[in-house]
Amino acid sequence: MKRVISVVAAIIENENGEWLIAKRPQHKTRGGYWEFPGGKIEAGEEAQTALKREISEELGIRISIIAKLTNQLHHYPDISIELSSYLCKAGSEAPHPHEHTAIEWVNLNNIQRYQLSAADNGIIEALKERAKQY
Ligand SMILES: Nc1nc2c([nH]c(=O)n2[C@@H]2O[C@H](COP(=O)(O)OP(=O)(O)OP(=O)(O)O)[C@@H](O)[C@H]2O)c(=O)[nH]1
Ligand SMILES: [Mg+2]
Repeated sequence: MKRVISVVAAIIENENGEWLIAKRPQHKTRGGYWEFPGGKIEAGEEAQTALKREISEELGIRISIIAKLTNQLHHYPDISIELSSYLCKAGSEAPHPHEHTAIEWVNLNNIQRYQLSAADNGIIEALKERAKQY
C-alpha cells in the first residue's frame, strides 16, 4: 500500500467573506491547478504548527486558526494524501505568492471558474454546507 502523506490547507477568509486560493507552478505535480495554501506536515510537527509555517513560507503572513473544517483521504495516481483543512483569519498583512504563480480571493459564486485540485472538492462542499447555516 502507498504511504499516506499528511497535508494541511488553510481556508483563509477576508473581511468580505472571500477565501484565498493559489495557483500551483507548472513544474510541480498538479501544476496549473488551484489549491488552498498549505503543505506537508513534517516529522514530529503538530498539524496547526505546520499550517502556520507553510502559510508564512508560501504567503509571508501570519494567520489565526479558527476551526478544523475537513479531514479527508484522497488517492492520486502519484500519492495518497490525508488532507486536513482549517478555517483561518488573516490580519492586516498582505499575502504574496512566494511559491505559487498567482493568488486570488474568491467566493462560492466564482470559485467554480477555477480548476481546483481534485482533493479540494470536499472542502468546497463543506464551505457550501457552512454557508447554508448562516
Ligand atoms: N497545499 C495544498 N495541497 C493540496 C491541496 N489539495 C491537494 O490535493 N493537495 C496536494 O497535497 C500535496 C502536498 O501539498 P504541497 O505541494 O502544498 O506540499 P508542500 O507545500 O509541502 O510542497 P513541497 O513538497 O514542494 O515542499 C500535493 O500533492 C498537492 O497537490 C490543497 O488544497 N492545498
Ligand atoms: Mg504547498
